[in-house]
Amino acid sequence: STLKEKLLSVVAEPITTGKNKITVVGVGQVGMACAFSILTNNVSNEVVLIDVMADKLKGEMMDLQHGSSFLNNARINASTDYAATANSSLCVITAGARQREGETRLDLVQRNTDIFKGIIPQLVKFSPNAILLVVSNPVDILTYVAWKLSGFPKNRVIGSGTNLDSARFRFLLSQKLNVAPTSCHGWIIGEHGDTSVPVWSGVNVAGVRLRDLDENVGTEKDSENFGDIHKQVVQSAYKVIQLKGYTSWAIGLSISNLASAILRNSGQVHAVSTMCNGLHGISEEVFLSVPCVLGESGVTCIVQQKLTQKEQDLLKKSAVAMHDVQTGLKF
Ligand SMILES: NC(=O)c1ccc[n+]([C@@H]2O[C@H](COP(=O)([O-])OP(=O)(O)OC[C@H]3O[C@@H](n4cnc5c(N)ncnc54)[C@H](O)[C@@H]3O)[C@@H](O)[C@H]2O)c1
Ligand SMILES: O=C1N[C@](c2ccsc2)(c2cccc(Nc3ccc(F)cc3)n2)CC(O)=C1Sc1ccccc1Cl
Repeated sequence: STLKEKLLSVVAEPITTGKNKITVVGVGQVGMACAFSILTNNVSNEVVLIDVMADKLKGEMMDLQHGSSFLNNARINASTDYAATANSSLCVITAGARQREGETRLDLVQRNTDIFKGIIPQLVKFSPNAILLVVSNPVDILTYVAWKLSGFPKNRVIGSGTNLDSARFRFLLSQKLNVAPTSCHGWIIGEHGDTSVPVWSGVNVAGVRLRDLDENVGTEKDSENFGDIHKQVVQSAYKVIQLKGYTSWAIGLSISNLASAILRNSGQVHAVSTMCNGLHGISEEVFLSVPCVLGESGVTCIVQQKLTQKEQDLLKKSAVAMHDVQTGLKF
């Protein structure tokens, strides 16, 4: 008999029906920040990494595995074969091509759509009941692409959307007010990135709305220029790229927070990208961020915010622009 048989008497065969298995597709800067945050926040004890770059994939897997004893003995695996993703509860998609010099957004979207054609059907094949969480950009359009390619109901296909935008907004507001970011409440909705929409009417600390203290907050007439905070959300994204070439930690931590809300069936509300046709005057089949109640079935409810006409117009403008891109895509 082997040493192991001498050491261990078998009582029952181990079964892997873990309900918190997470697959991360794409082991680039964002994917690895997601995996690391998920593991260090104890969101999952079973993480599978997928990529097309076999050496990078194996290296990242080994490097994480070597830290297992500091990660609550989590099981970390990796493969270029999607069979390894079987029975995942959540699949985080960070795979994608980077925008090339002079490349138009539509070219990039088509390239990433082609990449998704090789990913989404494979994830669906091995985890037909999973939740898909899309991070790859342009995230709202690619969440729509993932929804179309997967055939999943809309509650199980979620985009990280303006979750990172909102987190940056709360951090910047906390700096201005000298109040902890978790106590600064503010929701950025709509299209992720340059054209996101800050809902100033809802910005509050302990339920005290800034607009109730000064009706000009967030407008051009505001002498204290709180509106600059949203501008800085966009500017800081470009600044981080200029300084370090990519973003990773904040998006990784925000994805880990979303994964925790979903897998713990928490009912937490997050600004994430969901199917918005029929909401706020939107009649296109587009994914935009609104406050969503998250649980193990994905998006369970959408909070019906009261939006100004200007805020609704901005959402509609994004919806039309994204719909135009979506109709030009070859699936
Ligand atoms: N939604 C957000 O808030 C947000 C924030 C930051 C970055 N992003 C986006 O996240 C994406 C990833 O960013 P990054 O910095 O990690 O890029 P990266 O280039 O470092 O990593 C991308 C990874 O995808 C892999 N990949 C490419 N094709 C693949 C395929 N067919 N199957 C599996 N893996 C594949 C590549 O091998 C690479 O490892 C980008 O689209 C970026 O714009 C989104
Ligand atoms: O923090 C980022 N970094 C990225 C990035 C990461 C690696 S290379 C570029 C970024 C930064 C700045 C612009 C930008 N634009 C973009 C638009 C469409 C795409 F398909 C891809 C990228 N993207 C990707 C991204 O989405 C973010 S959040 C972000 C971006 C712009 C405005 C506000 C926010 Cl909160």
